[in-house]
Amino acid sequence: MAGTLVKICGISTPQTLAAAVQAGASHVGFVHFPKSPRHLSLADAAGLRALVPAQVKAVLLLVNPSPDVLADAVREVHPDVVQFHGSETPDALARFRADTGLEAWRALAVRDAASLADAGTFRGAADRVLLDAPASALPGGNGTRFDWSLLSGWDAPLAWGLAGGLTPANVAEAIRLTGAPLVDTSSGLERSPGIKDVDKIAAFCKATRI
Ligand SMILES: O=C(O)c1ccccc1NCC(=O)[C@H](O)[C@H](O)COP(=O)(O)O
Repeated sequence: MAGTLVKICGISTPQTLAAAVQAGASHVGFVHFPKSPRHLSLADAAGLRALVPAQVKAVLLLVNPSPDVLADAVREVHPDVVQFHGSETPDALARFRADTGLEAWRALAVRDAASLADAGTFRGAADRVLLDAPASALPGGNGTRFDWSLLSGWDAPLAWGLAGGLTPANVAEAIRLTGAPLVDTSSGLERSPGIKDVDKIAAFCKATRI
């Protein structure tokens, strides 16, 4: 669909960041979660963030951060968006937005139709919900997809994005089937754990332009 926003998550090098920008990504994501193969220290995330041009939004991904980690992360990295990928509450997100003026996104694991009802609890608290496959080895970035047909007829209560197992080969179908206004991908564009492939980044962004 024309104008689909594209987030490339788990960027870890200047080269892959440049590839995402060149390919037209609207958002690039940096993961600060030590158990992830895509983990960046705050200093490394800040270094990459400094290379993000103004037309692209920098998303910092955190999982149930303590107040200290959250404050340090915002101060050091200066993200445009913080993506909360744990069990953070609507109240916590609303407080974060009020305190920082930054966008707050919340990942939601979609298991069944009932999972989608949770999205409504973030209306007015989050700027966007990211519908993702349920956690397995990691809270996200597992390369697995959920049943997209669950979104058929779904009346989204706030801005949203589709994540989980998206690749250059399936993203066009995903957009057609779900009408997602934003697609987010990570492991499907890697050539080895934690390292993205510049050709796959380009192919993914191209495939979203349907
Ligand atoms: O990517 C990670 O390593 C990660 C670790 C902990 C929490 C979330 C994580 N990623 C979240 C993302 O935004 C991913 O892009 C999203 O889950 C989709 O991942 P994938 O299925 O690999 O495309």
